[in-house]
Amino acid sequence: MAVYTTVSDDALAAFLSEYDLGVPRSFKGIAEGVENSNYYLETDRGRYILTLFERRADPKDLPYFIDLKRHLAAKSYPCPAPVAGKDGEALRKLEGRPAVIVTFLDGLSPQSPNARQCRSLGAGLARMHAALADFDLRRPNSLGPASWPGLWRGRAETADSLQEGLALRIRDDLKAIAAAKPQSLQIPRGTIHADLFPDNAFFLGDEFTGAIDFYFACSDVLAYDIAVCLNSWAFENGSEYNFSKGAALIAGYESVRPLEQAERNALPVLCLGAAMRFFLTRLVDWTDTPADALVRPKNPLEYADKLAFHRKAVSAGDYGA
Ligand SMILES: Nc1ncnc2c1ncn2[C@@H]1O[C@H](COP(=O)(O)OP(=O)(O)OP(=O)(O)O)[C@@H](O)[C@H]1O
Ligand SMILES: N[C@@H](CCO)C(=O)O
Repeated sequence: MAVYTTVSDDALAAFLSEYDLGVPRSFKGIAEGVENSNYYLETDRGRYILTLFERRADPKDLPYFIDLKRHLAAKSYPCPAPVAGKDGEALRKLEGRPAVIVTFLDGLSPQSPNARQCRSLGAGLARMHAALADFDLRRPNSLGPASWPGLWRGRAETADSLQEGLALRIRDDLKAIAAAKPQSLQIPRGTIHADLFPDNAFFLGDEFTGAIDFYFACSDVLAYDIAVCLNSWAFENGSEYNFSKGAALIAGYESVRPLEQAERNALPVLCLGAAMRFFLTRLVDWTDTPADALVRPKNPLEYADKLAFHRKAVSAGDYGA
């Protein structure tokens, strides 16, 4: 995560007095990520992450994210566990923002994942879907297709300034996705992570050891999570699809839950949609990020290039399924 909100010494001391976490030893802003403000907190009792929720997080969704992580943790799925204060509440306010403390997860995020890691990640994703199968809270995907025209409005000029002719291609993609009606697909649905990028997954060697950052989790088609992962794990140098990595990721997923034929058929449009979601949020961040925030905006063109790959894909075979 980035740091948009600075936490003063007094505010931190007052906040920590609500918990039973011992004496603070270290408190540092984390520059990685782009969505929320995140701090590393170490006390004499353990290591934690303190998150302050920023612009894209709707406060009314926060109990959903906390319950979801508790549900996963109760099933021994490796993910950060929310830490309750002395009053039993995990969610409170800091510097005027909703804030939570979660446990620190050990492991390394791969900079350039290999095919073995892709396979292990695919299996870890399917296990997550299985562990969430009886999670009964629902949250619509706030960054699904219905949100994209709003994100795109007024951005055509910025898109063209990044790459000549890009605005026209994006308009055509939005029309093609709308015509395919991905929201109405009759394929398995459930609770999905929706943002399981390499920087949100931890490994020990080639073995997936856990996932973080559930703040886009929602109710949607399960295969959309595979599409998000193919986009973020199986490309190299931005736009080159690595077939072996994609095939390994899908095979890993299917080692836990085999895909239905209808899910395979839907992969190209789901991959196009997932690339559109990340292109659009990155395009918005490219121009709207506050100049004084400790954050490195991510490059929207990486996803414009991935859109070009998905436009040409005709079947799941193009992804290695
Ligand atoms: N529970 C945790 N345990 C260990 N490290 C963590 C944890 N939560 C966050 N981090 C560290 O903070 C970084 C940023 O966190 P995170 O990915 O949640 O931020 P974000 O702003 O939501 O990012 P994104 O751009 O992926 O949406 C991670 O890459 C990781 O290094
Ligand atoms: N994982 C996203 C950020 C969260 O929306 C990206 O890389 O664009």
